[in-house]
Amino acid sequence: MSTQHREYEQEQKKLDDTIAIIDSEITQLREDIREATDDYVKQVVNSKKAKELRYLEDHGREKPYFGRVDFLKDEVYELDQVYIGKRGIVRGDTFDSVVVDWRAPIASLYYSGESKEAFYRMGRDIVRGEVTLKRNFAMEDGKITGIYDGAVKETIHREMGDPDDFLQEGFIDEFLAANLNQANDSRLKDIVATIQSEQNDIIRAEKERPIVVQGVAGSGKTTIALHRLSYLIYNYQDTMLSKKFMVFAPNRMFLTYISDVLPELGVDDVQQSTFVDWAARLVKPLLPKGWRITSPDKPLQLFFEDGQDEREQELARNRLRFKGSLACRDALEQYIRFVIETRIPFKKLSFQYNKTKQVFTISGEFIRQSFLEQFANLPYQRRLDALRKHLKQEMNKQMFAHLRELKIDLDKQGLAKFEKMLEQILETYMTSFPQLDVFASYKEMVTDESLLRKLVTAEVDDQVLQDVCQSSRNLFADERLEAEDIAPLLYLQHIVEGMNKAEHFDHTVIDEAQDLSALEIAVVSLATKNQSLTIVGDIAQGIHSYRGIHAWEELTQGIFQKLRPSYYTLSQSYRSTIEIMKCANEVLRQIDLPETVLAKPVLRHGDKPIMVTPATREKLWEDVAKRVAEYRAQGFQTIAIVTKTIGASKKAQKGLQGKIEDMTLLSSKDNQFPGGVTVMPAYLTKGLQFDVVILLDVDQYMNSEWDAKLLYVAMTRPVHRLVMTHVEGSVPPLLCEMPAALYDRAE
Ligand SMILES: Nc1ncnc2c1ncn2[C@@H]1O[C@H](COP(=O)(O)OP(=O)(O)OP(=O)(O)O)[C@@H](O)[C@H]1O
Repeated sequence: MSTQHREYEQEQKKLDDTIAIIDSEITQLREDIREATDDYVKQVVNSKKAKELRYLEDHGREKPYFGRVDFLKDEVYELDQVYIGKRGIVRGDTFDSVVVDWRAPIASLYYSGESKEAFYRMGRDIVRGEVTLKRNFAMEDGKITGIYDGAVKETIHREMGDPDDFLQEGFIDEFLAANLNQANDSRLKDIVATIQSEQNDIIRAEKERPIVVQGVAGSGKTTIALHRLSYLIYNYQDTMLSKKFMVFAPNRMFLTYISDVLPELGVDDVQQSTFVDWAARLVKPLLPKGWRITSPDKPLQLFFEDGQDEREQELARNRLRFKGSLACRDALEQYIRFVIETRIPFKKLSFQYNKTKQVFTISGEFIRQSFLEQFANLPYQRRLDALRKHLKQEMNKQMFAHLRELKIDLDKQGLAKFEKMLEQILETYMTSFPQLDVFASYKEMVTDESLLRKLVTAEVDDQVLQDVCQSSRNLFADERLEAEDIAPLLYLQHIVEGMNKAEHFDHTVIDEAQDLSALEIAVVSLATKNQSLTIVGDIAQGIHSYRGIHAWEELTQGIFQKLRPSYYTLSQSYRSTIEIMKCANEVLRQIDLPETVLAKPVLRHGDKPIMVTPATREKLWEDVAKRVAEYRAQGFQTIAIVTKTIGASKKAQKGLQGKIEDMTLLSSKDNQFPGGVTVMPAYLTKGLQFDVVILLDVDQYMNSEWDAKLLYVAMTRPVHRLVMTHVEGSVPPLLCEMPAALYDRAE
């Protein structure tokens, strides 16, 4: 690395030349867009040019590219020297490509890291060859400040043991290490210069297949899902619209946190929502007047706050789990079958042609078969329409055969009369088919125990179904629904009426997918064209015992049976230091989870986490305030004080009042992440990251799977420093087996 690099002179010259080209492009673009015009086409072209100009002025000139890859093509032995940047730069006069966009097909060579047998796809073709050089640049004000020739491939892909061996063996990607060490604010940002090979596979995965990513805390799941959107829109702008992309995330605060990075990636107009906000909008037209949906936070209070009634918890757990399960989805399908079998008489259809007294009949069996087999794939209501059309055709067929036989020609008036008669007969006949109201049907299913028992497979306990019906009846008596009712209602709408295709997404990202129920994910998949979904999450961070995915097979086998999803795992963690991740992993070791979910920290060392155990609560507040002041003085910008519950957060805010200035208490109602010093419950820290995390009362996390996961989430949020605290006297159940060497005890 460094400016002493043997090719420093050539590379600096290349950079000077590139900047000169950019300067002349900037002059040209400014001239082009100076003149106002009424012509619509010119306006469109100008707005494109204005965007280009803005990029060149704001970023392109300062850092036109970050990498170079040399590719020796097989057979022709031509050497392509490709410079890669955040955006492509093309000379306006010759249309020569000066810098290649990171999303372009050839740029994949830079990321894939293969050296001898490299290739990239150009449409349907594959271009093969050898990557002879992968080079990264650090730049400042038009000067190269560092050149790093990459350890192609070995960087992260290699099976590795202790990160320190890795560092010593010299297999590190120096450029990545330098980038991670520089990270001095914890905003989410683009990582186009340092995307790793296994992340690149996900970003560039096939577009019309669901992908499921199990990635450890800090492995870049959120980041790469957003980069994938940017990649898709760049490569498929003819068939996909970024306005029709959707990102689902766990809370509104998280959404504002990710929206920072969207403009950098050129996808600022994607839709973003929590599942509940989006789905509630769709479900509202199905509800009777006056019915309300209770706050999605209610279960959070019931399960996370102290002093809750245990029977209430059990009832809610059984009910909510069931309503999010694939067993519930199957019961909804079964419900329609049940209605068809028990509530439709499939009577024969007879009518008489008065002129000839001929009686025509369509048998009940014919009607049953058409309904059950021919139109089986249609939603119930559309089946009714299709059946009606079909019966009319059949009646016409019989009638006209009869008229032909008797050589009777109907005149215009006769035809109209006949048509009217058919319509009347059909109108009456179709009344024997029940009209299904989605809401009434759902209500019937989840409140009538004996019906529900018939619809649900034997694996689900009677007790669970009893709890579902009893507690649903109580809830519905107040004309209330809960957030977990929405997915089954939308699913039922899909099988009764069909979903509105205009609402469908071109691509959907589900972040923190382990916290959605399987049925919620099934509903999202129904609303996404061609099952083009990126589903990312971490089983180790599934903190909701009453819902959520417990194993990815629930999706891969339970929802996407026809088109198997591609499944990826990411085990390298980039956010926190090696010291912090070692501690966090110890918490996970307490519970039985698959090997894939243990994180391997990457490359960056820092201070050991600190355990603070003051003698009294007052001393604890003083200690925390002192540390916050010190961290602020050291330049750390985001400091989170994290408690187990919202109740504890409120107490902490009181205790720290007057001791820490500009501190914000956050609850799930907050839409914005204010930065600075914040106090919040652990479940709200999901997906976020902070420079420093101070955990209050780590002795409150009990030895259970859910508490361990919650503590793990909180411990994996800091980029730089982790402090664990509790008042002296008790032993934190989840930390008592942690080797003392992994953390420092404060005086
Ligand atoms: N290839 C990379 N190069 C540089 N930084 C990276 C890379 N991959 C991830 N990061 C950084 O790691 C941090 C964590 O990323 P991100 O929040 O996307 O991870 P996550 O898997 O969604 O985490 P979690 O599940 O813990 O919320 C971010 O600061 C991100 O910029």
